Amino acid sequence: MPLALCASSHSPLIGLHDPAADIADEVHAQLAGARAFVEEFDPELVLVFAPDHYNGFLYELMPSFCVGAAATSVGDYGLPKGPLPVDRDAAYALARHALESGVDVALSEAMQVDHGFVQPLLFLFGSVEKLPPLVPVFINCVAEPLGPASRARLLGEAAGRALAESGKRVLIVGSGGLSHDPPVPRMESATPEVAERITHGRNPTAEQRRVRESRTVAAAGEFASGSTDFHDLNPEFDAFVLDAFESGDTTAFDERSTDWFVEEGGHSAHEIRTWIAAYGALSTQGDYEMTRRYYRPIKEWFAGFAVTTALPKATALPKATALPKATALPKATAQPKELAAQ
Ligand SMILES: O=C(O)CCC(=O)/C=C/C=C(\O)C(=O)O
Ligand SMILES: [Fe+2]
Repeated sequence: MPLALCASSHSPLIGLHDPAADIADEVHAQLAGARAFVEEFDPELVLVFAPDHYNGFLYELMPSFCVGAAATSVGDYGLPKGPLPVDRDAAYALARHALESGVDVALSEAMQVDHGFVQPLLFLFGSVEKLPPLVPVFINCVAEPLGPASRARLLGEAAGRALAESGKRVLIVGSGGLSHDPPVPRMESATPEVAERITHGRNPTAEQRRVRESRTVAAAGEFASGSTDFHDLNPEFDAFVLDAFESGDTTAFDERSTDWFVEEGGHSAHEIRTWIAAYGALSTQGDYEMTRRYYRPIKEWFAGFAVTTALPKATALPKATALPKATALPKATAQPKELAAQ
């Protein structure tokens, strides 16, 4: 079965709180390169592993993993709002296979997703209208307690095996990471108001969303100006993570505790679980080759920002080189606000 992978960081601050233009251009050129890779592969199905940030999954009922048989973007941080094109049969097949493999995924017929899913898809496909059929798979990366990271690998491997049966060209997307610690609330330290929001606060008003999002932008400003109230980015840790994926060692995190991720990379480093699942899925088809590896710590985006692509070794193309800046994509905030009817 033809498979290809793109794993990338996301940041809701892209386009809202940018670093110097040459740095932002460099990242957009890398994302444009990943998009060219995807265009050449021409996927018939896209498997997306992504987290949520208390928009679609709240403490009212928090699964470790959830497969979406239907999904809607909540439209946070200026991204498009509305239904996404989900391949329902493929989603059920994946859920069945995962459950039979002993991975207890939840299933949703009405999954709400946020920038964690939508932003990388827009970078890779340009607009919601151009998205191929998707299978969105949520991985809890923020709401403690979290299970061991090895479970994300097992989930990814089950998904990879399930999609092997589809016979389609499948793009695997991992969205998140690497070291970063933006102000995503934690139940342990939440005020009663925040605890209520992360338990029952689905579908905030436009004004509530604006207040939340402007707080994130303000916090990024403080972090970039040198505030030490946040866990710093950790390029050495991020290099270790990227080396593991590049070497094909998808089990590298099996013995690492959840505390290790936080100590090394901050709370949102748990988003690396989406990469573990994505590379785990790819690894089911044999050895792979990382064909693109880009990394830069960017405080304005609260992110150790990375973009990678990979192919099974049998189909690997020559390594990608950086594309000229002129090929950079429009920024995420330039996307239309409402989606066309699906
Ligand atoms: O409620 C909010 O908006 C909290 C802030 C938030 O969700 C930040 C998210 C940041 C990322 O997704 C990231 O850097 O990975
Ligand atoms: Fe995130």
